[in-house]
Amino acid sequence: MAAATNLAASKVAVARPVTFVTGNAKKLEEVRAILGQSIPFQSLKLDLPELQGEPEDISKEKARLAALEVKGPVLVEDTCLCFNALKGLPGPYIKWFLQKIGHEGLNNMLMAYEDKSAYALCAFSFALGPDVEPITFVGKTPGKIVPARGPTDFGWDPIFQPDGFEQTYAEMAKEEKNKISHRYRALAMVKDHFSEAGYVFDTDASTKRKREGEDVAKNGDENGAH
Ligand SMILES: O=c1[nH]cnc2c1ncn2[C@@H]1O[C@H](COP(=O)(O)OP(=O)(O)O)[C@@H](O)[C@H]1O
Ligand SMILES: [Mg+2]
Repeated sequence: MAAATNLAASKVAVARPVTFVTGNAKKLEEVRAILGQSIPFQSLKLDLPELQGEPEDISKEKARLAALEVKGPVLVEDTCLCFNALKGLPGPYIKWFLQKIGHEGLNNMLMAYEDKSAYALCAFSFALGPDVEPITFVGKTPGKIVPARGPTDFGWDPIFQPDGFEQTYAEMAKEEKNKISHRYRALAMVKDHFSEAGYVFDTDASTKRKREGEDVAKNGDENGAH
């Protein structure tokens, strides 16, 4: 199925709004805040299986699976927390490390090393449809691993202190985090790509919503992601 047709040199008509596929409500909240109305998207709550390997490849493969599922344009992301002393690990496996050993265990892993530096990495992949090769955008924010400080409602936020700040991600105001985060940096590239490609979301649904003065992105959780 062709999800897009070339209209003119720099215009690509996209048959439906982009579906952001994630099983993580906190990610969705940030993506929504960062994208605002720049890219019309809806969300779909689906936990996609993950390949093992490099972050870009994991993210690309997630996009392929998502596009097959959605049969249309999809956006997915995969997040890594990488310790420099451990040559980038836990990296894409941070979810399982966090689940099993928690904030304290992650700090303990670095006890053997003086170097507590780390970076947060977000790899977004966008695919126009199931037959189109996904494109990947990687954003990174450098920082260091510290004993947990701040609210514990989102992953490893309490133990990551970005460079140039005295606060952990968890202690920062959401708007502050969203100005410097790995996710923000990757999404800035996604936005650039969308404006350069000149995608035109030429759908009945989006036209109808625009007419009604609604925000497609804001109303994107009708597929069950909260
Ligand atoms: O910006 C963030 N701050 C803190 N924790 C995050 C952030 N983004 C993702 N995480 C956490 O890091 C891990 C990343 O794993 P992955 O990207 O596969 O998440 P998902 O499967 O929940 O979508 C998860 O435990 C997630 O909750
Ligand atoms: Mg992952």
